[in-house]
Amino acid sequence: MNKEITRQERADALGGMGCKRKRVEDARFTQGKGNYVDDIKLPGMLFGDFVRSPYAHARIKSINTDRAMALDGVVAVLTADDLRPLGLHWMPTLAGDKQMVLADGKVLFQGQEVAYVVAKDRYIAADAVELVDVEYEELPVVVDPFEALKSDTVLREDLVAEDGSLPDGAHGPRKHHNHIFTWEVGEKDATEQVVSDAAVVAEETMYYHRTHPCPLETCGCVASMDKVNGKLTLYGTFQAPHAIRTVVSLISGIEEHNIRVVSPDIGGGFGNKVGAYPGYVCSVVASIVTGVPVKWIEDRMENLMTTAFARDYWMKGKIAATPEGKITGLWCHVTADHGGFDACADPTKFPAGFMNICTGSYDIPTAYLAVDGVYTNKAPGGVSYRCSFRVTEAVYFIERMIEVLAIELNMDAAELRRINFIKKDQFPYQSALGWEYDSGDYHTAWDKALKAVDYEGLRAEQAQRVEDFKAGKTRKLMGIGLTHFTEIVGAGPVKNCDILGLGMFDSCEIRIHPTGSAIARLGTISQGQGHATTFAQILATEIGLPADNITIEEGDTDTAPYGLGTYGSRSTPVAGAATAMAGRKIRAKAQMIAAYLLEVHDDDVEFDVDRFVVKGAPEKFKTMKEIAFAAYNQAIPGIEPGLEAVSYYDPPNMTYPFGAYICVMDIDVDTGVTDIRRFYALDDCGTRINPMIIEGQVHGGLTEALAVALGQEIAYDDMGNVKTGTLMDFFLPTAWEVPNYETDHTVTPSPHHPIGAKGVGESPHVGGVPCFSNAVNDAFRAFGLRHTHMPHDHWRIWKTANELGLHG
Ligand code: PCD
Ligand SMILES: [Cu+]
Repeated sequence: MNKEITRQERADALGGMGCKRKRVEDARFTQGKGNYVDDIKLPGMLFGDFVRSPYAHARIKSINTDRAMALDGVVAVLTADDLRPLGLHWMPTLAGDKQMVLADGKVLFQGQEVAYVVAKDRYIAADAVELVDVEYEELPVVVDPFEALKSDTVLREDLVAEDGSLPDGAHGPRKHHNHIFTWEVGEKDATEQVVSDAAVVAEETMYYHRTHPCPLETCGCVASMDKVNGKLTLYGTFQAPHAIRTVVSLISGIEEHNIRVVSPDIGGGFGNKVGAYPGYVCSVVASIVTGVPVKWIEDRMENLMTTAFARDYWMKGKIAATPEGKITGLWCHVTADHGGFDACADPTKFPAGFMNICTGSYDIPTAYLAVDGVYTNKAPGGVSYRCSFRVTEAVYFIERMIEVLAIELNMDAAELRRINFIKKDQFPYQSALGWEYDSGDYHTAWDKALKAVDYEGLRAEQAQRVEDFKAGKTRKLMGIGLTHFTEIVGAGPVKNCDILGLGMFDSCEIRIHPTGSAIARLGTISQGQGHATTFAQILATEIGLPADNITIEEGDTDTAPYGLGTYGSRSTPVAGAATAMAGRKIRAKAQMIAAYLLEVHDDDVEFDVDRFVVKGAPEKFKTMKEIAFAAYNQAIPGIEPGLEAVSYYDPPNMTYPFGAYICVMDIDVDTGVTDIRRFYALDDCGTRINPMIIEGQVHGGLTEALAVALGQEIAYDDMGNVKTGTLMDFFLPTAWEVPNYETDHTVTPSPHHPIGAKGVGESPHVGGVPCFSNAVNDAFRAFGLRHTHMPHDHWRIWKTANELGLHG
């Protein structure tokens, strides 16, 4: 008996969009067969290691490499003096600043690269590092950005002219020798007027502390210069391999076609691996000098102390409203601590990233934002941690401001949000700070979330708890954390987003093989997100071949089409769109071939899951598999054989994912210990490609949010020493601290994205941090607390309780 295969069964067989396809990359990861940069071993390979500054600010009096060079197995020791003739002692940063590759006369942060030792193995290299004699003269250290703007101490002597004047920086005039830029958006006068006329104004200053994504795998590379062919191959932990190739070409003078950059498997990136580090440049130089491959791999302390940090934003806000709670204006000033060099990776026109999304999910008619970037004696970076573009800071800011306003108005914070949300029919919505939100349905998501947790019931329980506490019946308080976030991802339209002049489009190239399988290559690079799984799903649906028969390849610049890489949750919005578009080009040609084979007009066939059928005659069809074979044989006369397509996609707009999060937390007033009883997360990322991967992304992002909100921090002492440079001091949550997350969703497709998908990887972090923080602050609202700074570790919570007089 021949049971007829239904349309649904044919669709299921493809494993296309919307199905919980198991991650294809996990077969190798779970068997220890991943290929990470440290797994790359080339014949004759040498190892590099850095001499790093113990001081945060010091003049270099001298460097003596004699003892190190005398050690058996040491091949070379590079200093700035060796790089100077090549013009490589400084390198450009992605933010338009420049950064020392090796200390040139002085050091600006603890752990800064001073000399690069090359040896036969990494142990000899490490021993030799100890034998390099550096004479330092300590200079006054500036770790506070507000102090920096007043201090006589000049951090960046290279940015002060001979006559003492201050040349403009990459983003305009500078006010002080330690000032980097001022960035202003919105209407200053109008906003200040609204604030001064308002019936109610809430004001708060909040510090979003410095933190670090601390990926499992640290940064590293292997540089291999083939002198005979003049070809440089650079393997490394790069989130943007093509951009790295272009930057290496521009600074080294090696022709771009002679450089091959390869990102192998990456053990987590989280923005930490977007920028260019001195280790890359030194390894390339060392390979050119020695003629053999050179490997450099950071250790954990180097990674935590010197590579791209996140946040370090002081945000001062004023929010104005009517007595009924309708928000009329938002004012924000940020003092942004960038460390010794401005090494952010924001699009050129956005020196503070997309901080101007800080009006959040709310219809705020008037707003103004100003950001001052400042140099201090801390490590450079500022690009990373589940939002390379400062959206996390923006959302934290507005979601805390809303809570503070709710206190000022003596109003319920959920209700305050509801009456200010942008309404469904207002999309596309033009925000006061310049963005066009593509789509959203905030009320639906919010109501669903409140209902799911029985919000009213929780508030009643909380009120009872306060009573009980006051009556001495309990020592535990209960906090309800609320957040409704709007993300902005998918940088981005080339018209307003570029990095170093490279437009932020992305790409996909597809080749269909004769037997109906395929390879697709993209300009992005997975660091654990599962692109090999999800991009094949997009294609399965678009071209009607099984996802299992489609290989996804990323990260090799010799084969992948040019793209700007993976960060800022841009892969789905940009490369995902390119993938769908390239798929549609394949389908268009397949349609012609099908019509030719079926001897009908092109318009008389239509696509049906995995085949083209003759309209009105479903028994007459050609499957995509058949068409693929025909493309290499009986292709239409006069038309090229083969079935390939490429798409370079320049998105018309960003995508605006959003979500509603609720956290229920119990806090022990006497110990400051937090216990997360419930965490509900509703995410709307438009069309969902792989619900299982989305859920994994949400779990990971929330856990990283928990870390940051409740303890994780890169802290400095007054001398500029990093106090949290090891995992003994740097909080990484374990299964012990992590609650059982409840995930949920609504689907509001992006109207301009070919498949309606928005990014999701960053969202849980962006929305999670304020949600945890709001829960802590909310627990003490009944006792008069307005705001406390993160991270809310047990000690700080205990202190808050103590200051509020709750310890009797
Ligand atoms: N609708 C939708 C969306 C999405 N998806 C999925 O999900 C994922 C993600 O996505 P997205 O959102 O687009 O993103 P991407 O671009 O891919 O990625 C990026 C992100 O991602 C995240 N996640 C993750 N995971 C892992 N595992 N690892 C890692 O490293 C990481 N990182 C992080 C970060 S931080 Mo930055 O860089 O800071 O900016 S940004 C970021 C992928 O797979 C995709 O496909 C789906 O499915 N659907
Ligand atoms: Cu972002």
